[in-house]
Amino acid sequence: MNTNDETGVKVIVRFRPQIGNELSYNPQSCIEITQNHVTVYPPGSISLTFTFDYILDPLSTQEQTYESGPKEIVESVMQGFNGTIFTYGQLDSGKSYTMFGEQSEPEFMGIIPRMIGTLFDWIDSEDEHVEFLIKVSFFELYMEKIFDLLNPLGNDLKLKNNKKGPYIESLREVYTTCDFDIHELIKVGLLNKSHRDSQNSTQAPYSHTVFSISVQQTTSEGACKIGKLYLVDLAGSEKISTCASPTLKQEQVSVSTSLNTLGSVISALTDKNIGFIPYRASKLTRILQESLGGNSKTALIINCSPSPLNVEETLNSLRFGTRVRSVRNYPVVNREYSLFDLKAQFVKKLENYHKMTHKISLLEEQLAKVNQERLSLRMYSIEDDSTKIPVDYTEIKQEIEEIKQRISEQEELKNQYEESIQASTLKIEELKIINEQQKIALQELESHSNMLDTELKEVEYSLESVLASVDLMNSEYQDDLTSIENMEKSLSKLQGEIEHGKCQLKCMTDMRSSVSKAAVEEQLRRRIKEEKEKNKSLKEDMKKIEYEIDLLLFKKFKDYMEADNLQVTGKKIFDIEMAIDKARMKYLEDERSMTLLQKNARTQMDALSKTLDKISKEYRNLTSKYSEIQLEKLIFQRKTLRLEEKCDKIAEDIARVDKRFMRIDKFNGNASQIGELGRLLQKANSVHSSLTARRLQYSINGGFS
Ligand SMILES: Nc1ncnc2c1ncn2[C@@H]1O[C@H](COP(=O)(O)OP(=O)(O)OP(=O)(O)O)[C@@H](O)[C@H]1O
Repeated sequence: MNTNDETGVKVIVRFRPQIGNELSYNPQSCIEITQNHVTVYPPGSISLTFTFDYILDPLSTQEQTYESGPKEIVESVMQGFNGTIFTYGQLDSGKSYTMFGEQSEPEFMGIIPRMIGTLFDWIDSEDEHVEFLIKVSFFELYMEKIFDLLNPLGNDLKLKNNKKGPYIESLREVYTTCDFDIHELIKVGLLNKSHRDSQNSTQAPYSHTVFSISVQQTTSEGACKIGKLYLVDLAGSEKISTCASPTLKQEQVSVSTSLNTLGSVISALTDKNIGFIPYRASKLTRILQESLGGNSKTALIINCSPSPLNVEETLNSLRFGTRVRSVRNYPVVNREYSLFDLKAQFVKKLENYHKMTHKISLLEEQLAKVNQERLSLRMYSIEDDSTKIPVDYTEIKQEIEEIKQRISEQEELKNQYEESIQASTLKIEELKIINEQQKIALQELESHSNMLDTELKEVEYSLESVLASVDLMNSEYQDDLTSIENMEKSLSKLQGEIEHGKCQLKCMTDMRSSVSKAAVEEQLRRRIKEEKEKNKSLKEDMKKIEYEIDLLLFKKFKDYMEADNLQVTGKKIFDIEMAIDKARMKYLEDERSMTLLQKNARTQMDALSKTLDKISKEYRNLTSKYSEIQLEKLIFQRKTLRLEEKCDKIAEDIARVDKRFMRIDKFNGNASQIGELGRLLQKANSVHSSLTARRLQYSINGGFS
């Protein structure tokens, strides 16, 4: 990590021109600016002078404002530092104008649109091998609730903590690659804000707006630095008005509480006697914890009115700015070392270690020499004693002292080297461990990458299978359509057959008197049976299709689940799903009409079987009548036979009488006998003629009269 010196929060004061009722109240300004000092002249009171890093007069341009400090912060972010730019001030003091300005007018663009320009200029000037990853988020803090301005559904988001610090759960972070996208995101965010404000009838000035952009740069060697910039348009600092509506009062209280917490955090940061910083007292200070007293380069822009009408609020804002100026921050470059960097460091340390080892061995050699000299000197002094040669001891003593001195110096040096060797060895060990850890991490990354490769292949494979199954589903769908069409055809055929059956039945009913009833009944029964069988097979077909459709739906669902992340197939699957739904609807419709047809067919069948029953009943009646008639006919035939026998007998009698008449005629019989016989003949003739007439009548009627 790159450690930089501590740095103060840069405070810039910007006075806007007088507007609205300020001009009608008193167009005179109550401030005087000389370089970085501003003197405020409250009406009827003593003047007060404040000093800031930069003071912008009412005629200052948007560009001057940006150049006065914000640009430097943006550039620091590009170097890997965290950065924060706040705008603070009373209502209508020009905070939003300073932060956003007029996006469509280059001259009037505020800090955020200008920041985008600096960012992309920097990216363009960088080495083409450096990879940039830009993330944008935009949210609003209203009454201690967080609303995502890039996601209209992101309401009341939770603020949580992880190892890196506080973060907003489910906040939409949009990855962007060009300046146009960021401009569009700002427009969308501001539109969502005004829409939300109008929907909830909330007051925009009583919310804090936070735009955040994070820039990650990765070199081709894998070294990475991340800079995060917060651009905060704070809610208007204003006293709670006593005559405000309850909602307005609530909003004012909420803003005032969070701004007071901001003030308390600043006071705690600047007062050495206070150890505890109340960051957690509000969501605003929790989110911006690093921006005040932490790892961030921060600039605060105090927006003020120069009008005597707002002098009190102006003084409050300037006092706040003065306090913030003494807050110290400790920014560092957020760097992550690459394996390449770590290896270079290790090699350097190893070289130092080798140099030191060499030096130590040299020193050890020197020490050995000195020891040798000391030994020889001792020997010399002993020999000296034995031969009793007068020696100048003072010189020798001095030499010995010098040698002793050199020895102790060398030993001290040796100890020092040993200590530094030990420290280096420890460092080397540490580096070795780090290296090992990096190696493991690299291996993990490699295995992870392999896993990802396999997963990718699997995904590709499943994509292919999804596509294949999509084709299959298409063809199956076509098959289904064909079978539904076939079903429709067979249904219409069935209908035709039913119609035909009806006609036949009618004909049969008409012909019932001339055609055999048993044959008709048999034919009808056969027809009904056939129709029932057809109906049964149709039902089975329908069940099969229903099962197949369920199977397809299940398959489709499964495929859909598999292809969930495959956005490419998503649409295709959606289309297929729609087609299947359509087919299902059609099938349901067909099923409905089939059911209707079945119902009709059943009704007709019922009617037919009723008619059949009626016909059968009639037939049975007729058959019994027929047998009765047959019996009658038999009786009548017998009677006729008997009568014929009688007739024959009478005819014989007549013939006999005729013969007697002839004999009488022949023998001139008496007249009375002749008269009686004549009467008998007349009677027999009349009986004979009536019998003949009845016989004739009977044969005409065929025995069915
Ligand atoms: N430096 C300036 N030059 C010209 N006009 C300005 C300047 N600053 C602010 N204004 C104008 O003053 C008015 C109030 O400004 P702005 O809305 O930015 O204030 P604010 O502090 O954001 O208000 P609020 O607290 O209500 O959000 C706007 O009409 C704006 O155009």
